[in-house]
Amino acid sequence: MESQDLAAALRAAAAVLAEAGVPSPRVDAELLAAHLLGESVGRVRALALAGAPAPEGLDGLVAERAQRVPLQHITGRAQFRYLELQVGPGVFVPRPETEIVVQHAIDHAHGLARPKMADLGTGSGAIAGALATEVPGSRVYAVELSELAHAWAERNLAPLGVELVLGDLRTALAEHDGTFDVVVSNPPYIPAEAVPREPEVAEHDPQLALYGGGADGLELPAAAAAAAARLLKPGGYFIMEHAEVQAAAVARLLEASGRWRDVATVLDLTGRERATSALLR
Ligand SMILES: C[S@@+](CC[C@H](N)C(=O)[O-])C[C@H]1O[C@@H](n2cnc3c(N)ncnc32)[C@H](O)[C@@H]1O
Repeated sequence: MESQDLAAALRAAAAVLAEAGVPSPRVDAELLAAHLLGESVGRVRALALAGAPAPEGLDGLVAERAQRVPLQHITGRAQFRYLELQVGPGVFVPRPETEIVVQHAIDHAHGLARPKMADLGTGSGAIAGALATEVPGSRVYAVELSELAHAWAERNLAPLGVELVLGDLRTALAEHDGTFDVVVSNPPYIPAEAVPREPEVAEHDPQLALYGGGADGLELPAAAAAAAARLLKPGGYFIMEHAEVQAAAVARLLEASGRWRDVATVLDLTGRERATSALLR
């Protein structure tokens, strides 16, 4: 592939990736070339039109992606809102739907002076990093149980002034109980029997990040809600991501605890019920 020009190399790469079942083969080929060239995808398209040569090493990265290694593990980078996060084996790759969850937390926090905010199960640090950079004056705490994920979060969050804790969200930050304005969580929530279809998820996202526990996957979400009720001030705001099919169960869980008011299902950009918010009584 190195001897080809970029346009031909991209066509060949897209064909290899399509054959391997990669959902967006052309874009992934362009992103891999962009990674090697240190350019934007827009610039890669312009270079291809101008007859530029293919970058060395593209065929190797395409072969890796054809094995369904996540694109973000190959490039070592994931985009999340305004952040570029370092990611790789051992950490959950942040997803676009979580950006919407974060937007709701940011909207809520903007009316508050120096809001104190927590991210339970921070993974790469995506949510905590976005809160720290987008909410002026915020004081942000992040909790992660996995040592591997914690190491990635440390790299991403250290420059942003986030207080990162290695620990279990069930008990972490106990010395801060009753002091937070906002708690956000994207906990593991996949039911034990529901093995994800995409190899990128099933084989590369850590099990600890995926499976929520129990037949309905709601053990960790319930634990995150209980932790939020412990950490928040009265009137504090909680928002948690979950699967679409879990929306009614999560709302019931919060209502039944008697700790929450204004329980509301939150829609993603395609209208799916992908999060729930509430205020602590
Ligand atoms: C679905 S991932 C979300 C990661 C990140 N917040 C994001 O949105 O990209 C869930 C994260 O929770 C962590 N986790 C699982 N159980 C936990 C627990 N008991 N306490 C703290 N973190 C936990 C996992 O290791 C994983 O990093």
